[in-house]
Amino acid sequence: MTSPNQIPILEARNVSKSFGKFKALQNVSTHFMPGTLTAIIGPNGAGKSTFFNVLSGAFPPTSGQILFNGKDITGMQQHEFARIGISKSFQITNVFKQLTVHENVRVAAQMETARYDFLRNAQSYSKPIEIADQLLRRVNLEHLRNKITGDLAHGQQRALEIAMALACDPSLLLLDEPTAGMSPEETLVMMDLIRTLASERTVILVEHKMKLIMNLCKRIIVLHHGEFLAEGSPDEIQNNAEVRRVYLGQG
Ligand SMILES: Nc1ncnc2c1ncn2[C@@H]1O[C@H](COP(=O)(O)OP(=O)(O)OP(=O)(O)O)[C@@H](O)[C@H]1O
Repeated sequence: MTSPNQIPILEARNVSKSFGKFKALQNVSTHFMPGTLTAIIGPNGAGKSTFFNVLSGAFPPTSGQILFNGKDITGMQQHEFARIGISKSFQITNVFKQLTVHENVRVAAQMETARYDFLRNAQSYSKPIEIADQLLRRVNLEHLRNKITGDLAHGQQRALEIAMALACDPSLLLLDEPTAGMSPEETLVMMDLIRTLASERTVILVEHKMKLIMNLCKRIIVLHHGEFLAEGSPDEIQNNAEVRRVYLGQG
């Protein structure tokens, strides 16, 4: 629940991003309140991934600002995003397919604990193991702990990536198409996981699957041609004539 004097956990102010002469994002302003689950949608080429990358620190905007808990973080390095509490599903791009599931999460946890444990004692070595166990429980993969990562089903690999993104215990988690390429069964499992994660932290996701978004999120932001088009509840978005025209091809 948000209170009137709460500040947004994340805010985009007049964010633009150009690739050469092409403007992929133009003056997008929006904000995300703590503890909310928001989806960013839009037709192909709307600028969703670009916006996601700017919000998650993969690259800076060409102009405009990103504020985290009211602090300007525009241009901050990607690794600093994890340190301040922003993580995305592909934070660690290399899932080591030949390692076990537990080893992969342990590597992610080790990178986090190494950030803080300057004195290498016995505890600093056992900590990542415990954290990895907790994270695997979190994403319901503990039964696959010793399995080789490359042998996991697609949905399980995506859950593993999320476990790795959680290693820094982020207050803001960004997920880029978390159910891409998943079977309907895997999608349901992932939806449950996202719901659980969203009850503990702020989650922003980019998704193509409308039905999933309508069932999962209370707030939706629509981009079109790199511009902010609309925001609202699933009902408001479904009934927004402009959104129906550009996105759903109706109205
Ligand atoms: N690195 C880049 N260099 C040049 N153009 C780019 C680059 N990245 C994205 N674009 C262009 O910016 C526009 C927005 O792309 P973006 O991937 O953000 O859209 P999207 O809404 O995520 O699309 P999709 O739903 O198809 O994934 C597209 O026209 C794309 O071709």
